[in-house]
Amino acid sequence: EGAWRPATLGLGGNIGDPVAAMARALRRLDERDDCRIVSVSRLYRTPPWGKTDQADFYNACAAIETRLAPLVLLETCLDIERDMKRVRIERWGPRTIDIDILTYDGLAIDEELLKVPHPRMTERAFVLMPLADIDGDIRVKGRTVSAWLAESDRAGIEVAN
Ligand SMILES: Nc1nc2nc(S)n(CCO)c2c(=O)[nH]1
Repeated sequence: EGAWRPATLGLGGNIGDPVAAMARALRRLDERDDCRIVSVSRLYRTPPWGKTDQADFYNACAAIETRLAPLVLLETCLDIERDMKRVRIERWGPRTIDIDILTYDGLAIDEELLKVPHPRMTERAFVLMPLADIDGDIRVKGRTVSAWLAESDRAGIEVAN
């Protein structure tokens, strides 16, 4: 019966029906008694980052509250990805659903399996745009999400819903 702690998640996918997959993933989290969705960003269509020879992604962010410890939240998200037939073929390759833990209760976590804040979130407009919908004042590495967004490359990112 741990305390409720705030976290933010990044969701994305670019094969199958990523929008339906994201909605199902959020519902799977919300129906648990140890997680609840506080808010969800707008949906964005975003050019692929990293490996660019693949389909555009859909991305969103969610603010949650959870009683799960960070590594347990990670395992829970991975279980949901697996249940949704997330096939992890190649690193940064196409995927039906990706759930990344972006922040967790303002903590800095540097575990083998989990690094929080997400190490690449400050370079990724596909994370910063939806996260700013939720709360642009979240501080990551000493700067607000809004400040990181202002200097990120937002080319090609558009609201999809
Ligand atoms: N636009 C975009 N590019 C991406 N490259 C990778 S890897 N990913 C997966 C992020 O964990 C994405 C993504 O979600 N959106």
